[in-house]
Amino acid sequence: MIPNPAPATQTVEPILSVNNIEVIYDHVILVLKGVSLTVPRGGITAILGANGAGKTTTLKAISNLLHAERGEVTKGSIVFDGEEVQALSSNLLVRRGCIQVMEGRHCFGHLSVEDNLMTGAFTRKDGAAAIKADLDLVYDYFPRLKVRRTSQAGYTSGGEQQMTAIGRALMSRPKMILLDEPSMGLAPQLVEEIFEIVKKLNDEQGVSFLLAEQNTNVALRYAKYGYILESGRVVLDGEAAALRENDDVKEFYLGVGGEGRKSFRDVKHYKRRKRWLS
Ligand SMILES: Nc1ncnc2c1ncn2[C@@H]1O[C@H](COP(=O)(O)OP(=O)(O)OP(=O)(O)O)[C@@H](O)[C@H]1O
Repeated sequence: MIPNPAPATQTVEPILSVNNIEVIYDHVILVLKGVSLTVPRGGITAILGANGAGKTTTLKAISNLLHAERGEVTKGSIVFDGEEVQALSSNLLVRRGCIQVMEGRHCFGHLSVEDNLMTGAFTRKDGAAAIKADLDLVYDYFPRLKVRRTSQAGYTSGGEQQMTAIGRALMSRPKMILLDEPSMGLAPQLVEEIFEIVKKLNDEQGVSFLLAEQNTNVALRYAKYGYILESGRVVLDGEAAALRENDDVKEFYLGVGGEGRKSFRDVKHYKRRKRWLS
């Protein structure tokens, strides 16, 4: 089974700390300008921010997936489970227990749902019985996937593909999942369904999550702590409950408050005139 450490509320020992990292693409484009964050063991932490703020870049820096895009971490350090991991390949990082679910799911469309899930176990050496037990566990959490297990993944719905991508990550027995925009393109009810499963996995299996989301509302209801990124910098961080009540967060990211500027469109309009936290 997937490791099951103590619940989040009982420990705050970080499973992940990102310390003042800088990321540069193509040797010249400075995208992350000193980002620091921590994820407590057994916690759910959110990275929030608008399009292009640097959320995906942060996740890819952690999971060492930047090289494929001519990006590199040029400063700072990343410590996962007590070990500096910048020099580890993403493959080795998966073996250490940290895996990323990429934005857009990236299922193998021509493979069945079950074969997709099985590809998540490719780093494992603990035998077929243990892998089968975890496959059953994934089906317990995602009953829809059991029903659809022989379907070609490319013909399943967006929500089912997101579930397949998370299930595939679970098959590597992770201690931590980096989840990039799980809500993207999904109907609100499905978004809730997926976040409920994330919460259950966190509560029952002790999997820690770092999730990048533009959907601030849903992310701050499920995460315990949040970091708000703008232009490659953390501009605000705090307990999720406090962020939900923060006037600037309400105004810019939740689309409420601020002298009658109620719609997201109005907030965006207003944002052009007022510099965020200047
Ligand atoms: N391979 C790349 N080469 C050059 N610039 C890049 C590359 N990938 C991302 N960027 C730039 O880095 C910045 C941060 O992008 P990133 O994808 O991390 O943001 P994001 O917050 O995840 O946004 P989104 O929600 O749209 O995915 C953007 O300005 C983007 O144009």
